[in-house]
Amino acid sequence: MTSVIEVQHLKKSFQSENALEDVSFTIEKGEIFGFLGPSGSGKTTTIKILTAQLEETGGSAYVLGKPAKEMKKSSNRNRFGILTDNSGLYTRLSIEENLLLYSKLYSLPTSAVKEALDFVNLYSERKKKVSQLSKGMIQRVTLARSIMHKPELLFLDEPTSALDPVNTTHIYNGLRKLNEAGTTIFLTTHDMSEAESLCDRIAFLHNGRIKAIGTPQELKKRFSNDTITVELKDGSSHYIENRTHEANKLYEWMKNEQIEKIYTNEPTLGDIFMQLTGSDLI
Ligand SMILES: Nc1ncnc2c1ncn2[C@@H]1O[C@H](COP(=O)(O)OP(=O)(O)OP(=O)(O)O)[C@@H](O)[C@H]1O
Repeated sequence: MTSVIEVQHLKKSFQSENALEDVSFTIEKGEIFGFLGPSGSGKTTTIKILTAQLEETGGSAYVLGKPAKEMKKSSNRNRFGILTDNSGLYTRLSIEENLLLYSKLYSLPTSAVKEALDFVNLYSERKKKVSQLSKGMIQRVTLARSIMHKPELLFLDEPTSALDPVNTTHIYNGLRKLNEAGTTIFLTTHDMSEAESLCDRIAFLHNGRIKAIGTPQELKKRFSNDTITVELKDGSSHYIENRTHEANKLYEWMKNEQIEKIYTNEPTLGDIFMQLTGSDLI
């Protein structure tokens, strides 16, 4: 596999505040990698360093095989896409006019505008002026712009934070297709269901440090307490630990056909974050 992002002992301080204390991770080509952490944990700061909007105070960050600060160069700019809070859209122009301007900047065919509008479910509203759009619509226009040139690497900072469930699902499907076509995706979120439904691997970020990295399944297994819940036909529910006398109890219930349902007590990503940090994700 080829690393698309390599971050080693990254640090970033703002005056007296350390936004990133010590962050290391690697993202391979073709992955959807999620940075999951509460507000203020350092997610946006990491994206800003990786896209050359900020410079690190210590450690190193490589993107597409080059030091992250080189992502400023125009030769690298068209290799990645970025969605952040700061839309940078022309508010007096329509959605379509904004995207057309962008397509010219990147020498893309006009068909790319239609494709991008479909991606974010905004084709029928393309004539609306940006000044008249809701927060969620602006987020979708910015997303359309970030994927228009089919970048090798896509940075998404809280991509669905302002979206309703229908558009969220639409965008998830689009992102999966884009990823299948080869785009590596780095996304930040504090939404654990988003991380679980989209990401191949997740890093938990807390106070500028990575607390754990793995696939959602690996993390759940690593932090599982190996217990199961058994629901019996009489309506009672039993929490069973991995011990011999508990196994005997289970055997008896099975023999007497008393069992309605058995399931493992898997922790949610939120439970794991709580175990690791003592605090909630939000
Ligand atoms: N330009 C800046 N000047 C001073 N402090 C900053 C600056 N940018 C970020 N910080 C601080 O760095 C820390 C991390 O901020 P960051 O925006 O990276 O967090 P985040 O995880 O993206 O949060 P959110 O989910 O709220 O966007 C915060 O304590 C924030 O106040």
